[in-house]
Amino acid sequence: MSNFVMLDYIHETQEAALGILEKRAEICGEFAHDFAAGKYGRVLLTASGTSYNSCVTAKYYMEKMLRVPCETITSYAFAHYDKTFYPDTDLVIAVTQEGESTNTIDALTKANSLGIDNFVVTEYLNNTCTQTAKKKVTIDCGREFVGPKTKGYTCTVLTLFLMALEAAKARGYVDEAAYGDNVARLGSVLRNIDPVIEKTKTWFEAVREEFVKCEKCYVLGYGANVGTAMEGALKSMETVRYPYFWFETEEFLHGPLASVKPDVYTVLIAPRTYGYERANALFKIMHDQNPHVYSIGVQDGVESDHVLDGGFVDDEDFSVFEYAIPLQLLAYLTYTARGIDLQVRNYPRTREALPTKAKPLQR
Ligand SMILES: O=P(O)(O)OC[C@H]1O[C@](O)(CO)[C@@H](O)[C@@H]1O
Repeated sequence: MSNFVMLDYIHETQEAALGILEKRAEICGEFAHDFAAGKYGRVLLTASGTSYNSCVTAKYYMEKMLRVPCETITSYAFAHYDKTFYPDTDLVIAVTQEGESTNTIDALTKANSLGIDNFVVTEYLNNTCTQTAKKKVTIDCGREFVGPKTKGYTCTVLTLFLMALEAAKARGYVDEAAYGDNVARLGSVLRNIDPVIEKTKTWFEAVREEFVKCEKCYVLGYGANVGTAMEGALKSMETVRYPYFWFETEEFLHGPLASVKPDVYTVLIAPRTYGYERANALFKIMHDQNPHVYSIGVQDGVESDHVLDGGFVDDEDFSVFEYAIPLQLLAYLTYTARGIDLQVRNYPRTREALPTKAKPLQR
């Protein structure tokens, strides 16, 4: 397993995610019980890197289920920025796959010092964050021994969604029927991950030659898929090692659009849900004028190799679980096509000059 590459973990995602869905009551029980006690008026989601992007993706569904504001804040800002806290009614959820990110440890330490209730959402290991946090929820997907996390991202987002769903059930915000409907819809979307993987691989063959030349890219999405765009851009920055950046699609129209020179690639995340009509209009108008515009998701009225029809379920709440997959694969397939060796680090001395982990990766 330690020889696994990013692609192997992408392939493990569906099974791991369905396992988490199955065990949701056990995994999220303590959190649901505590939340149902009714004390919390705000949730603060704090994390770094991919774990932070998971929080951005999960926050809207969490707000819908928990009926309180769920704010995202990077671990460093939480630990050091002078924000207003409400220790009696705030709940901190720190998210960290490996549990050794120094800023997340600092954030939990600060939550403790302020007397704010906190949970850490992390993998199995007894890591520094589990030792610091008051309580823990496990990301029950096994380990991931590569830098660019994929399975862990999807399973972290899923764990956050299920914490919220289980808490909503315990609090009486969703009845049995609504709960069952959410679980069934989630199951349909998660069972579509493997088919999406295969469709994306086939699609990539058509765009491979173009993508290996990509050196600047914007990834755009709406709503919860802004988190997907952030994570998709991060995956390619970590692996392809060129600037990939993300925008909410509407914010992209407020200035960044002007910077789309002929060599800039644009990837739209376009589920047939929230924002679809605007994404469709934007794709059509840009595709006519720029050679490097792509869509993850069908585009009405357009027949083009640049459109990935992934056979998506397009569930209004759960599309984030399908649309992250093509972006993860795009990163993997592009960096391997370019022959990039991830073992050769850029700026290796920064690790020592600015440590970000309390302990090296435990195996
Ligand atoms: O989720 P964790 O373990 O806190 O890690 C945060 C980030 O740090 C890294 O391990 C490296 O910077 C990323 O892969 C990860 O997204």
